[in-house]
Amino acid sequence: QRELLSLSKAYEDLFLIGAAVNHYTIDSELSLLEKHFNSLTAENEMKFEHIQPKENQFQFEYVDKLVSYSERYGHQLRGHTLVWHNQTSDWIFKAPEGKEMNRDLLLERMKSHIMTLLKRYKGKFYSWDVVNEAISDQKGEFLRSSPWLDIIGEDFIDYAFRYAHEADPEAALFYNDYNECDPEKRDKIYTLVKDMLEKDVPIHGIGLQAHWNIHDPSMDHIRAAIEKYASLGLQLQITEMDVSMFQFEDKRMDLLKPTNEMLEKQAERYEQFFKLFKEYHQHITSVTFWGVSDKYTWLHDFPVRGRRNWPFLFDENNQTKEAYWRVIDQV
Ligand SMILES: Oc1ccccc1CN[C@@H]1C=C[C@@H](O)[C@H](O)[C@H]1O
Repeated sequence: QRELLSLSKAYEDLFLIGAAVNHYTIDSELSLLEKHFNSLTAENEMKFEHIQPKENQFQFEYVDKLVSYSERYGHQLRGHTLVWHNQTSDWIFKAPEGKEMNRDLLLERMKSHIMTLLKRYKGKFYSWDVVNEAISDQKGEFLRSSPWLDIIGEDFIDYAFRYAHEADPEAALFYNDYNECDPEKRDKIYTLVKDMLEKDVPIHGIGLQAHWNIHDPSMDHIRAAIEKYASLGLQLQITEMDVSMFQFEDKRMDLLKPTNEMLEKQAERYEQFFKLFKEYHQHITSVTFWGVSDKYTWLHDFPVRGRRNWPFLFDENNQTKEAYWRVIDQV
């Protein structure tokens, strides 16, 4: 039985190793979190609907808990996420009684949310996913339609970054998205960020969610995306990594545990991913998993509700999987 090495220690000269947590898993997974990770992200509890469920009613309890744990156990913190079309309170897009919703009112509400959250935790979050998933997956469509876009206009993105920078000038501000290695979407993300840089919008990095699987995306597409984003001279962070045992279109529900060939394939893919991250470590400043162990992952309900998945380096009993050893052996 080989000695269990710390992931974050093994990679400490390359980039931070992060995990997504919630107020429960930060306790239940504490031993793994303390040993293997030096960055934390709130999986859901810092999204708009959790922070400001009603206008001017803020909920900070779980953020305060995350901050106190991070200070006690030595984790840096990523903030996720300020402006997104999902998990956002409905009230923000509704006009007050008898009035029309308009651009200025929504900008004011966006500013209040960002200022309140970032000023309260000023200096405690090394990076923020300021805008999440604004680029469209549809051929020929640049920005995805959302109330943010429809009510404010295309510059809602610029405003979000400017408000965040004003609130916490120290934080590295990220644009975050998924399917980020698909050539068409990659080129749109690149164009969006390049245009922002040309307008002197304070953006410091691109977040690659990296919701990948054991079949795709190809290493060529991943390398090409890292190269293209890195050419903008910004930080890159892998922000939500998990490696699903199923391709997105595969809705099979018959498996109660992964097959041996799935586990071997997953180990191979993780080895290739971390070999590539290491090659580009001058550009990559953190790699965060969207969870800790196979016990809990959003993939148990997405895209197929109630279908188990096994995407991480640690299994449902917090034991190391072959993938863990192949990642550790990269350094
Ligand atoms: O992979 C996807 C496919 C379709 C929509 C969204 C996504 C990813 N969307 C992510 C996943 C889980 C959430 O907890 C994160 O906040 C979100 O950024």
